[in-house]
Amino acid sequence: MKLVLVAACALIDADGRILLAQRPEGRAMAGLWEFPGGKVEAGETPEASLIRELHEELGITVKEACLAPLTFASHGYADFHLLMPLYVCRRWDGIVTAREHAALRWVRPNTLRDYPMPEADIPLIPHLQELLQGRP
Ligand SMILES: Nc1nc2c([nH]c(=O)n2[C@H]2C[C@H](O)[C@@H](COP(=O)(O)OP(=O)(O)OP(=O)(O)O)O2)c(=O)[nH]1
Repeated sequence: MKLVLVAACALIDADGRILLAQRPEGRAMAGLWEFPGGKVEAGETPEASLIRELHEELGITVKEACLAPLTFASHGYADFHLLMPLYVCRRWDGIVTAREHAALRWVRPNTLRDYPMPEADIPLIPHLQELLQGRP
């Protein structure tokens, strides 16, 4: 089984809402709501990968010191096993813009379950709710 390393980030705004991004048509898992991020390339650290992806996908600049690890997903899909560290980030420069996603949405932690997500992401939800609301 191929192991795929993906770094992902929950951006948190001043109101404690989380940024979800909708995967575009024509890609695997199209239409599902994900955390911005992507595959870690050879020779790249997860943090450098995330900083690159957040710039490419959202047009924002993030400092490594502003990326805090929260938890990770480890999930077996049919054709690969995903290992995905999830970082949180509350500070960035620039305006969040959908450069590669179909849509972006700032979502309250208690409504995260209303957005269809990749299977691997479901166990991450209570960690974000606990972080932001003090309960899962
Ligand atoms: N960015 C991100 N990817 C996720 C999440 N949950 C989840 O299962 N994934 C999966 C979807 C993809 O298989 C992989 C991320 O790959 P990617 O977005 O860089 O690349 P992709 O599959 O669209 O495109 P490709 O490079 O395979 O052509 O991780 C998530 O919350 N965020």
